[in-house]
Amino acid sequence: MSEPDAAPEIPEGETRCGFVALVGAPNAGKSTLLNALVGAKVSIVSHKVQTTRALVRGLVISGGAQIVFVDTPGIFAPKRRLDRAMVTTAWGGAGDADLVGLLIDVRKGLDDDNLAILDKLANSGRRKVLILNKIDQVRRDALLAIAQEAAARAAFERVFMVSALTGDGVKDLVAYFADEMPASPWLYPADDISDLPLRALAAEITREKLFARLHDELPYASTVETEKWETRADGSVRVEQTIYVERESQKRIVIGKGGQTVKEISMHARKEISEIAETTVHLFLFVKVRENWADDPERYREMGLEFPRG
Ligand SMILES: Nc1nc2c(ncn2[C@@H]2O[C@H](COP(=O)(O)OP(=O)(O)OP(=O)(O)O)[C@@H](O)[C@H]2O)c(=O)[nH]1
Repeated sequence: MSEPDAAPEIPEGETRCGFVALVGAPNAGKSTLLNALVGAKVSIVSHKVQTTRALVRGLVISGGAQIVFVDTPGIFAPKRRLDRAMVTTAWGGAGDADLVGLLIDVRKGLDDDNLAILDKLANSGRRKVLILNKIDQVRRDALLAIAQEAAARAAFERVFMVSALTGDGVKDLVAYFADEMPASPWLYPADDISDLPLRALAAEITREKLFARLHDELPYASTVETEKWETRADGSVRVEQTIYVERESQKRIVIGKGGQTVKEISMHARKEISEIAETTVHLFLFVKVRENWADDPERYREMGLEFPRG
């Protein structure tokens, strides 16, 4: 994806580039923060937990450095196979990074999930910073108490307080990461904002609209795949996507009365996909039942997840 007016130049002389993994409990606000850092939508946001499945990379250029942010799935105590795959992927993302940013939702504070993540991170030997998020929601003295308790459990290089939603504190975070990146050539073209192909981003957008419209009526196991992306002679694209659900009853919910629900989802998704594709998009959505897909290795590969055996 390119932004023709805003393509930054690769600086002369020494360049810096590195990876920053954002980890945290489900719903801590990792996707919202990634989008705020990048200044564009690269990861889907939802009030429903576990919407980020695989690793999403957002690219930010600041102070001569290219920062590759990795948005990981939320970390929690996994039970099902899909859950285990997501948690393994999240820790895998952290393992490869130059710096790990642990996001904590300050409304939750140091609950059991966050304590478990803190302890695991403390023993990981990775360089890390603490990012207290959603500061628009709590009083300052509560923030300091969380920061102190977290710092007593793990050696953070810095503590940041941000609101991913309002953008408060995000600039300082970018400036810090830019300074900390190691000397390296830039790994991606200067005008890219994500390494996800358009087809995958488009599927994520539709999945976001699906959750936004259906709230808690759908399990998070429903998934969207872009099956076709065809450029027409007039420059517009025809995009065909399939929404996969696990049961016939869920299919009826997604379609809605007279097809009303899927039409609304399609309208909202089409608008955003047109924006990222920078052209007119004709979007066709299909809804299919795919039973037990959560046990099918092929689906994991498509989502960029390892299939956990056993
Ligand atoms: N008030 C407030 N809400 C926020 C902030 N950041 C994120 N949120 C909300 O928190 C919810 C979860 O945000 P996400 O960005 O999807 O969280 P996530 O950590 O990526 O979640 P998973 O995909 O489940 O791992 C959404 O409803 C966001 O709008 C913030 O700074 N302030």
